[in-house]
Amino acid sequence: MGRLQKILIPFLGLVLAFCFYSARENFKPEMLKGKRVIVTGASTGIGEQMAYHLARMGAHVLVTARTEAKLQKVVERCRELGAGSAQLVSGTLSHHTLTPAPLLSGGLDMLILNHVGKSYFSYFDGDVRHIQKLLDINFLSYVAMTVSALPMLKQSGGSIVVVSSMAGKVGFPFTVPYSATKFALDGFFSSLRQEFSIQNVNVSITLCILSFIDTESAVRAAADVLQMSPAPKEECALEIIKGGALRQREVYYKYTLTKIPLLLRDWAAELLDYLVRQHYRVERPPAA
Ligand SMILES: NC(=O)C1=CN([C@@H]2O[C@H](COP(=O)(O)OP(=O)(O)OC[C@H]3O[C@@H](n4cnc5c(N)ncnc54)[C@H](OP(=O)(O)O)[C@@H]3O)[C@@H](O)[C@H]2O)C=CC1
Ligand SMILES: CC(C)CCC[C@@H](C)[C@H]1CC[C@H]2[C@@H]3C(=O)C=C4C[C@@H](O)CC[C@]4(C)[C@H]3CC[C@]12C
Repeated sequence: MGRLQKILIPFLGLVLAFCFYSARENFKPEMLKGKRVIVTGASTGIGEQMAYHLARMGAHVLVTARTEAKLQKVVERCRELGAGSAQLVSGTLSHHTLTPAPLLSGGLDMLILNHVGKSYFSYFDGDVRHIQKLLDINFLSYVAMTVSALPMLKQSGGSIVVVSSMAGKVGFPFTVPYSATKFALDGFFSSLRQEFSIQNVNVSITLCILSFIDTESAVRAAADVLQMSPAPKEECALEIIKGGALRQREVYYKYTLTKIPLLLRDWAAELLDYLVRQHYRVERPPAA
């Protein structure tokens, strides 16, 4: 091969890659206007902020969580912010859960699966029942809701947005039960996305890989131990909605604390493990 060709072929590749990425659609808030969206775990935290963004964009929102009083307030605020409509369904989510989409005038455009059950941020305590319970809330209910919403999402050419974590891609200390449930989501939804592609099912699946976010529950559990500042939940919520609307495969937030470390995961796993441990403030036993 001539020297010119050796330079030309990679150069053409770069130009094509640039064209492909820059031709991607940009996000516009109008994309959500009039869309029927369910947000689970929306009584507080990132879910609550997603409901407010969607309301400002003029979507029809249906929020779920266990605490009805908090959901009432979220619904009121959504109406003030300009939601097409705002409704709530309260109750605990498990493998029995059906998606309450018929409430949204018979259809559904986006299902945002975001809720998480309470866990602990500490060394694994050997409690197998807790893992079983957490899998039911954080994983099996996501599967059950997806299965029951699928006919409606196929009809609308809609989207499934799955809120996961860096702890669903990499093993971190103190998140053993939680991490197991988040890894399970990646396995299930990434396989399903492949099948949708083969079967020409026009339903997008967006998996969101989040770093430490400043929600009340996360800060309360981990701020004393983690040597890093949490990112703002409002911005995080908006990035998730944008990724879902643009039908992206994965969302990384914050980008520098997720995408970049993930580059190390397959090539220098031990280095990544070491760097992660440096962000933890833990009592170490004295050397023997
Ligand atoms: N905050 C962080 O640092 C990070 C968060 N994430 C992910 O982001 C998502 C949101 O996290 P965050 O906002 O911090 O969570 P929060 O703890 O603030 O909120 C959790 C929500 O889930 C609801 N919920 C809890 N248990 C149940 C249940 N059994 N059935 C139904 N709903 C339930 C809660 O309401 P109620 O108690 O009323 O039921 C609440 O609305 C999660 O998927 C989490 O894994 C990922 C990485 C980092
Ligand atoms: C490359 C690294 C520097 C990045 C490290 C990021 C680590 C430390 C981040 C990434 C995901 C984060 C956890 C998470 O997903 C959700 C929760 C639930 C909450 O109730 C308690 C806190 C907890 C466990 C977060 C703790 C901090 C984690 C492990």
